[in-house]
Amino acid sequence: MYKFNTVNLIGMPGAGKSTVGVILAKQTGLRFVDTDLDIQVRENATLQEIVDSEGYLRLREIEHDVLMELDLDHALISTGGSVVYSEDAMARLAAAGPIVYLQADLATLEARVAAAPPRGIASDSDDGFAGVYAERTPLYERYSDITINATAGTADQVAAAILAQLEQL
Ligand SMILES: Nc1ncnc2c1ncn2[C@@H]1O[C@H](COP(=O)(O)OP(=O)(O)O)[C@@H](O)[C@H]1O
Ligand SMILES: O=C(O)C1=C[C@@H](OP(=O)(O)O)[C@@H](O)[C@H](O)C1
Ligand SMILES: [Mg+2]
Repeated sequence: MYKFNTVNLIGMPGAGKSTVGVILAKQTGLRFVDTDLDIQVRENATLQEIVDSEGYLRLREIEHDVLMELDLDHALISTGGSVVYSEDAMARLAAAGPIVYLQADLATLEARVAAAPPRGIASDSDDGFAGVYAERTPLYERYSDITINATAGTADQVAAAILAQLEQL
């Protein structure tokens, strides 16, 4: 049995929350939950389709609702990057277990997101992805119990660094 019943990953799109989350779930025995996938199943639409048809603010509302109802027991939670806009959702996650911030530099995040299939970003910053990064960085910092460098290293190495830091808590 792993020392935490719930572990939460937060950070910008492209930080590796989903990729690293699966690795961590395998290594801890926790149940893997990707809230983006729960949103898609619940809405019977992809995130991109939700943003295109209903707008990014609606996606944030749906994300909030999913987070407030989510079974957090025995779970490794990979959140979507916009979860930090919901104070209630963050309070609920924080009460369940440590919040791990996967921090990466802007250039790395942009390159990863550009290389992956399109995902709707739940923001409308005039300054594009850099504006979203600037707007959210203080939120990720505010809510995190530990911060992990997710720029350098493979996903396996990032997962190992997270486990090592969690042992220190
Ligand atoms: N440590 C890493 N090194 C290199 N590429 C990575 C790393 N972590 C994730 N990626 C890649 O970056 C992209 C975004 O990863 P993903 O796990 O979807 O991030 P998030 O869920 O935080 O948006 C994917 O193509 C993934 O393979
Ligand atoms: O940060 C965002 O605004 C979003 C990030 C996505 O998840 P990832 O952070 O897993 O890419 C997904 O929730 C949605 O497309 C909105
Ligand atoms: Mg993800």
